[in-house]
Amino acid sequence: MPTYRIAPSILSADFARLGEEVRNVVAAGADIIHFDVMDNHYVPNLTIGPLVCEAIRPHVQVPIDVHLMVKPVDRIIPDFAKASANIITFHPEASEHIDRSLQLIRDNGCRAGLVFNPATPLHYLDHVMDKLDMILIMSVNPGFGGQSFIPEALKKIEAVRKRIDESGRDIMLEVDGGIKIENIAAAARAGADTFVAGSAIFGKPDYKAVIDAMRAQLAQV
Ligand SMILES: O=C(CO)[C@@H](O)[C@H](O)COP(=O)(O)O
Ligand SMILES: [Fe+2]
Repeated sequence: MPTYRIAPSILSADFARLGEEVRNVVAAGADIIHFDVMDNHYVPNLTIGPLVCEAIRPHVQVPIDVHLMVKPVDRIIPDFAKASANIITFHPEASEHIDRSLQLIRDNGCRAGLVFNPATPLHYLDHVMDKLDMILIMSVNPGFGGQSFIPEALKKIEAVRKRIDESGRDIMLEVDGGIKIENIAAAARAGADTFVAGSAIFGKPDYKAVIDAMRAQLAQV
């Protein structure tokens, strides 16, 4: 069985109690904290920045996975590295020089990844596979939590899984958007190994019950 990781998105957490929320979700079994950064320019919403990443860091030992939905991307990368992010991903359309942005993330001591919107072609993977630690497939259009999973994303996950296996490299394949107990197994069967879930976890009273139920689904894949 592959190593499966569950990455709750704090976008759906109670921001007034964020420290407690991240502690609780890690105690409930989260492997990664997914941190959505939106700039009201690349996406039509505005969220949180490096100060908040730095503020939650002492509360959790697990990796913080920063999903940048900002344009341009390079200026903010060193700030997130200083704020103790572990993984930083960005959308290729938001960078003028994709290879440079990936290298900048790694030079700042973080793991680097590219994010693909539902309609973004996979050719952006050409020539940069050796600089990737994560590939993130969006199963909703970026900008908001609580949207419905777009089934077409499964084909894309399958295609990326093939490319990762052919590369022989250890690259995490993350899926983000509308992941729930009911569809997590389908995403895993398509080849995903890391599952972002915001509203499915933070919207529920018992985080451990949801994460356990997700793991039970994954155990049957
Ligand atoms: O990046 C994004 C949205 O742009 C996500 O990380 C969402 O925050 C996931 O939320 P759910 O779809 O799981 O509610
Ligand atoms: Fe995200």
